[in-house]
Amino acid sequence: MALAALVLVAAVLAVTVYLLLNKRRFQLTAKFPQPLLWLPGIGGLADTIYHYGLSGMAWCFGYYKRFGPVWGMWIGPEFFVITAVAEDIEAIVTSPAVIDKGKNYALIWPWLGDGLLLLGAKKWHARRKQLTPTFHFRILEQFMDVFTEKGVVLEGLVDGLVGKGVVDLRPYISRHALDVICETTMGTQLNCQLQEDSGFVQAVKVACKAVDDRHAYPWLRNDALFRMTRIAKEFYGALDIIHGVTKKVIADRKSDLTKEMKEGVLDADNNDEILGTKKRKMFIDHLLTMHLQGEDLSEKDIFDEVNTFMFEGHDTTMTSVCFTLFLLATHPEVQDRVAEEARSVGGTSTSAQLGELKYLEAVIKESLRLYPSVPLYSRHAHDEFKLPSGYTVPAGATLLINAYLMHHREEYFKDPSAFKPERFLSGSSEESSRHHFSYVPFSAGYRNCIGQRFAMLSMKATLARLVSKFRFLPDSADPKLDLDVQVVLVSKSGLPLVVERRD
Ligand code: HEM
Repeated sequence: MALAALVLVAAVLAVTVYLLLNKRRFQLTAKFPQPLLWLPGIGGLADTIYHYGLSGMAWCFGYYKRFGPVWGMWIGPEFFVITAVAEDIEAIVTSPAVIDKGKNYALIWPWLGDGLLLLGAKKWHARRKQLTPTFHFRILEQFMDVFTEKGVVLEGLVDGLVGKGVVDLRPYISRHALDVICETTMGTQLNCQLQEDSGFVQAVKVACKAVDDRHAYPWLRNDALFRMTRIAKEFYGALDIIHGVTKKVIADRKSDLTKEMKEGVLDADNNDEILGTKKRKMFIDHLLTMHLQGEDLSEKDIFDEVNTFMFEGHDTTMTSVCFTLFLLATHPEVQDRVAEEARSVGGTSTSAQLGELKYLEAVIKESLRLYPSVPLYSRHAHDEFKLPSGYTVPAGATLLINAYLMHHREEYFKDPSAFKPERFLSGSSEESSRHHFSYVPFSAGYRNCIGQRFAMLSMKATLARLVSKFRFLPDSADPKLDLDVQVVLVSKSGLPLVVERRD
């Protein structure tokens, strides 16, 4: 009895000290509209459980209706501030004080390590400066042949689907995206499109699914609990395969480049070319050249960057191409205009031709507005942070940028649920009057997407090729998308479409 009383007193004391030490934090969190106000852990959890019942991004609109465009939420011991206000987003992404990513990104650390996406502020600035030139237009130009080669394979596979009725095109688009990113990042032909059951394709699928599961089920976020599950076993097994490929490619390319350097074939002063050999230089070659020339970029850094490019550059483009095809299938007049424009530029094999596809670019941008591949992304607030919307974010909170909700707000986009590519044509009144930070599918400011130009080129090449050769039709008279976040935004039912040949 006495022991129980002692434990009780100790517990009350501990809670009191905790509350006193965190008084300011709790006062600030309480000011946010939020589910079940100020019950750390419990408030958010109860609501999260309720909202798991709401499919896709519907929960966003549910909260928006209740709280407006900014709200708070406890998930376990972590306080999240979620905002869909352009001024807030501008303040966050342009602030040197909130460069670090939210703690939730740790779930992908075993896969990506200290690559650019996850790198903390201390190292990020220097690494970003180092990597930016590898996305220079002149370098991307060299990838055009890869886009063409992989596009030809995809075209052949899609041609085989003509006359087959409703087919799910997503696996084809996904393996194509994987082929493109493997070759442009590692210079390796894994031929995922032709070998759909390859160990690598399966490993990427398993690893992505495990990351999704950890996001979806909060108890799996705990490392100790996760490691006890079957999912963890499969996840680490899949990582062994993916990392094994990366390691081998790095070792092979390093040995080739070292030889070329010794033989004087690799020109150290002009490292955009491998002289004499006319070899295409992929991302990995640029990174290894920096390494071999003594820059501060270790083999482990290259390993992490290659894994990061592969991860960031695959599902993001895949899902965006899928949503765009869905929108084109459901808007045949837009699809015909895209086909006409693609035919009028005479091909898709040069970046100059792709540059002329202004309407297609507007279509992709509008598709990324309605269905941003990365609908939410986060930052860690080490210190208190004042938002222009009037709230003060407490130190230690996670800031969630809600690009999806912002892109659907009437305040920024007239008739927001309508698919209107004209919004993004230069000179349109909406384009010129919109708040600069109200459209952020690639994020903005410091940690914006380093691969956005690459992504745009690659998506344009794929879509222009497909739409100029085929006509895509919806699977029913009233096609619907059932959205889900599986690391990236996806449609749960894939991309069921009917394919016809265009004459
Ligand atoms: C439609 C395609 C894509 C979309 C919508 C997209 C979107 C984004 C977004 C929203 C971020 C910021 C994430 C955050 O703050 O946590 C980001 C970062 C990043 N993206 Fe992309 N991305 C795409 C394609 C690519 C491609 C093709 C690559 C590489 C080849 C790539 C590489 C990266 C990297 C390395 C970062 C981290 C940048 C940094 O922190 O400095 N992305 N991307």
